[in-house]
Amino acid sequence: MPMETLPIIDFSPFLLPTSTPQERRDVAVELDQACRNAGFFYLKGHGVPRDLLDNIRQDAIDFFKTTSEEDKQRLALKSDDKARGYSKHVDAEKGSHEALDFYRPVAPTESRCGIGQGVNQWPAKPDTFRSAVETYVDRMERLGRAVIEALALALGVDVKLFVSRVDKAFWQLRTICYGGQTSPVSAKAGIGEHTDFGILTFLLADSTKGSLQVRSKTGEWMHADPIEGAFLCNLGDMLAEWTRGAYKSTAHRVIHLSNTPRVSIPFFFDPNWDAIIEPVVPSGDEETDGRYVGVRYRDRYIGAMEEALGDVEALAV
Ligand SMILES: N=C(N)NCCCC[C@H](N)C(=O)O
Ligand SMILES: O=C(O)CCC(=O)C(=O)O
Ligand SMILES: [Fe+2]
Repeated sequence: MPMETLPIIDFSPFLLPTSTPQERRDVAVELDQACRNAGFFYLKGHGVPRDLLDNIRQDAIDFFKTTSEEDKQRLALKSDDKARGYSKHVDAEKGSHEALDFYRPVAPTESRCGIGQGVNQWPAKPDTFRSAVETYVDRMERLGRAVIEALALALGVDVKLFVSRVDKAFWQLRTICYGGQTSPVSAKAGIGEHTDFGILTFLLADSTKGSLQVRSKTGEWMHADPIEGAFLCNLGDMLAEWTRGAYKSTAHRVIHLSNTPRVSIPFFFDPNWDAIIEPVVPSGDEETDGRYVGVRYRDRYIGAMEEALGDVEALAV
């Protein structure tokens, strides 16, 4: 592994009402540079109170540690929605993990295909889990919008345009557990190489080191270990689409070798369900022009989910 390190960005000057326009711009430029280069960065000074991070992390750890197989199966993904609830992903090659997923609730409408349509399934225990998730998500949505505003500033794009694509963000909060006793036996723990398909991912994880790896610009894998109190952020495909590839959606994977479980909690800040994401920056060269022609987020989401559901064991009806 190379000794390269990922940038650490202090976002607080962007959030403070007392900051000057220049101070805000400086943070925006720093973010812009990280998005063009590493495609991954640590975000500190994000304003999300420490107790919210601690609460959701502890509840997620407790859920995976104490919930019986039977109770997990009661929360299994429903066959229409296929998104909200408990799932076990078993892939002997890429790695296995279990997850409990929450999303922005969406009322069923006729124009909607089943995938992604439904309401969250809340575990009975820990009994603080639901409020921890709801409080956390509320703050994370605010943070997501603020980072989008900063990127709009750096890119010279109308802030209102960017914000209009995320003001009802189809967020996903995933709690994941790798390895440990609950892990599906005979399969290694992890998640295969992929890019995230949304806009921005804010990762909160336990203190386990050496499991998450990101692909650097030069193609080598490097560890992205947690920094306490900071989020590890990576860019999704929608941000690459918006910027015609100027911002990279960076590949990453998890190889979890320890017998002690690892719990991680990515918050996926994605566009509105119906948003069309079209390039907002001038075209660079003919080669990339053809690749970035605009996408409807929900089409990308449904396609990605159909692919991901291939390794899910036992879907509830
Ligand atoms: N919302 C976004 N961007 N999610 C990206 C990861 C989705 C993980 C996995 N395919 C799943 O089944 O949920
Ligand atoms: O668990 C992690 O650290 C990363 C998970 C991830 O990449 C994902 O769920 O998309
Ligand atoms: Fe990911």
